[in-house]
Amino acid sequence: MKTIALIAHDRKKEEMLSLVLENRDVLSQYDLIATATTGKIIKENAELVITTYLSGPLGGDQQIGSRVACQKVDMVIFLRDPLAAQPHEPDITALLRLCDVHNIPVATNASTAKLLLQSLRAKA
Ligand SMILES: O=C(CO)COP(=O)(O)O
Repeated sequence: MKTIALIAHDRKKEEMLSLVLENRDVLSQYDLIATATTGKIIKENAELVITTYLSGPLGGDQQIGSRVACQKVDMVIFLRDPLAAQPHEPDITALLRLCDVHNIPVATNASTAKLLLQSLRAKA
């Protein structure tokens, strides 16, 4: 089963939840992984099975990055907050860099995420 990583900064969590609810049917066909808080919100509100890692600021982005480096992640949806400084910015940059190194589709905003999810729907 292919794996999709879901990550959202605090001011993007509502947007992530809407995206997940709108695409619940597609997402339920994948192994889902997430950083801690994003995953908790999705589990509680969308009732999807999701493996959670540490919270982003505590190393969760790096944990997911290591999964990307091991070719264990097939898509990353990372709704970043471009208007707020993050204490763990280097970890965020590293995760996105690894997606590029390994040519993994990565969406950093909801519009791109919708296009990627549409492409999965078309394949199914
Ligand atoms: O900070 C994050 C990504 O950089 C997300 O972490 P949480 O899902 O735990 O809020």
